[in-house]
Parts: sequence; C-alpha cells; structure tokens
Amino acid sequence: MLGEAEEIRDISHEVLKIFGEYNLSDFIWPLRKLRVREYEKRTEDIFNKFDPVIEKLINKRQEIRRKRKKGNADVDGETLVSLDTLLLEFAEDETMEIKISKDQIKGLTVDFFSAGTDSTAVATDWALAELINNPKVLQKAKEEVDSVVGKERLADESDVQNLPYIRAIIKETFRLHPPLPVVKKKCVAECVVDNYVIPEGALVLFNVWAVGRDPKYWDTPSEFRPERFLLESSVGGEQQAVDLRGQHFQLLPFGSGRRMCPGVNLATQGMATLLASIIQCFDLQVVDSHGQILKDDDAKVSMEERPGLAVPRLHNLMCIPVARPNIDPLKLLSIKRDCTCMLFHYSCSF
Ligand code: HEM
Repeated sequence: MLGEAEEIRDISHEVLKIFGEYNLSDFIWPLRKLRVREYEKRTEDIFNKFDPVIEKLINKRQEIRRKRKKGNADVDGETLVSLDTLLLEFAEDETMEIKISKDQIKGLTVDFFSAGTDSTAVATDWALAELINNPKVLQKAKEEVDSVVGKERLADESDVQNLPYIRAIIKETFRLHPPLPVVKKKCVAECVVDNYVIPEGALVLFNVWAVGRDPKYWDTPSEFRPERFLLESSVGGEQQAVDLRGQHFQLLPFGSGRRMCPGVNLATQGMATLLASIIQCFDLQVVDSHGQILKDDDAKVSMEERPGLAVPRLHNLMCIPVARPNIDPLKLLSIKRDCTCMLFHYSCSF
C-alpha cells in the first residue's frame, strides 16, 4: 500500500503479536493491574516506532502532491495511487461533510496494516499448503487458469470473476483455516440464545474455526473439497450459495454484522489474483529442512497450527517454485507490472 514494506512489516508483526497474546490477567482479575502497566508500556513502545514511520510516509506523499500541483516534473515517476494519498485528498477537500485529520489518517493506515496484511498472507499460505497436499485439486486449478488466462499474459484481478474453481479454493481454505478463528462481539442488550441468557455487556466469542468443521453443516468436513462450493458440481454443490459476506453463519471468516471486516473484497480479490498467478507460473517442489526435494507421497506439508492473532501454519512453507513448461514468468511479469511486486515478493519468501 505504501511501498515501504520492510519497516512497516516488522512493526506490523509487533502489533499483531501483542494483539494475539494470551494474558492470564484477562481471566484472573487481581493480576489485571500488573498486566495493564506492562501492556501499556509495550503499546507505547510500538506506537513510538510506528508513528514516525507513518508520519514520514504521509509527509512524503503531501510533498509529492504539492510539487505535482505546481507542475514540478521531478515527481512524475512517483506513484500517487495509494490509500494514504486518497485519504489526504479527502482531508484537503473543503466540500467533504466529514473532516479527516492527520491523526485519523495515521490511525486508519495502522488499522489497515495490522488488520489487512498478516491475515491475507496467512490465508494464502494455508491455501498453497492445501493445494500441495491435494494434487488433484491443484491440477484442476491449473487447468482452469490455463484455459481462462492462457500463457501469454499474467493472471490479473479482472480474471477472478471467470475463475470459479479458484474462488471455491479460497472459500474452502477459509472454511478449514479461518485466519481469525474466533470473532468476538459485545452484547448490547440482554438476549436469550438456546435457553442461555446472555447479559448486556457480555463478551461473546464465536468459534468460526469449529463451525467451519462441524459435520452438522458440512459433509466430510475435514476433507479439502472446493467442489462443495461450485454451482455446477455433481459431486457436492450443497454449499454452493454460501458466500463470505457474513450472511451464512456456517462460514464467517470475515465476521458478520455492522463491524464485519471491511477488507473482505480486497482480501479475496487479492488472494485469488495472487493464487492464480502462482498456479499459472510455477510448479511447487516441496523440500525438507536440508533442501532435499521430496517426491510423491512424501511431498506433503504439515498442517499444524501455531498461535497468533491470525493463526499461521506452524512451519514455514519450504518450496522451490519451478517455472511451468512453456511459461516464462519473467516475461509475463515484465508485461504485467502491477502483479510483479506481489508475485515476486511471495516467490522470494519461499
Ligand atoms: C484474509 C484476510 C482477512 C480476514 C480473514 C479478516 C478477518 C476479519 C475479521 C474476522 C474481523 C472482525 C469482524 C467482526 O467482528 O465481525 C475483521 C475486522 C477488520 N478487518 Fe479484516 N480480515 C482480512 C483482511 C482485511 C483487509 C485486507 C483489511 C483492510 C485493508 C481489513 C481490515 C479490517 C478492519 C479495519 C477491521 C475492523 C472493522 C471494525 O471493527 O469495524 N481486513 N477482519
């Protein structure tokens, strides 16, 4: 979003770590004061690191905008299509009904980084791991991408609407591996659910992970079977109309209601484009910890989880991306610059 990936990524990790931590003092009340002091100190440290970085970025964008308005050609190569630039435009727009301050821009930027980066990366990682462990699904995905996109250009966002199987893979990944496995809501008025009285103000935790694997709602729930989401499928299709927008309570990886995730479109569209590009360009060879290529039944990756705000796989995905026959990823990347960073970044992290 802003082009200063490394620095932001490190700080985002710290934000996510502190968010995702289990604190005994949340459950043992007398310990609360102790924790609050320690927690506040760490929060402040993160703020002191994050704030100057965001401040610098916003100032840089403001400067480019100022120069551009004056017709300065030096900044013609600089990109202005970014989230913070749009927000700056809103902030400077006299006609806007609601005024946005610089602090609010900073807050929104941090929100987007912390809420939008790790979750999407973790979900993509789970999707690739499932594809590696389910070669038949991967083969079908390759066939779909090849027939829709071909080999002369790189898959892009406009292809996603024509890639139903890739979209089904994404839903199936979210069903089994929701990056945020527990969604929480505060009860605003006393109500009764299944004969349980939920008092006003109670914090209600909804286990999205468990519901996604509940045999009451899903056939063969532990199987990775994207076909269950396909309209035309003859081997399933029972969940074909289920989408990710918070209206189907058996699949809520983005939450539901007024505070559901506003990034659902960005995340699913981005993930589908990234997955399609990787599938189009590379065969993934799984390697062990010594770098030895694993073959046939051994070429599987572990699906163990580790804790975090967005729940990642326990082990890093160790793969060698090998260009597929008749595909020249570098040529495709040079044709489609937009996807270059995304694909290249991901490939580098193998
Ligand atoms: C795979 C990717 C993602 C997943 C699984 C995910 C999941 C979630 C969930 C479960 C919530 C809580 C919803 C609720 O309480 O009902 C949430 C909130 C939020 N998400 Fe996402 N998210 C993802 C990507 C993104 C992206 C890309 C952005 C923005 C760039 C984003 C921004 C936010 C924000 C700002 C909130 C807080 C909304 C509020 O409290 O009103 N998320 N997300």
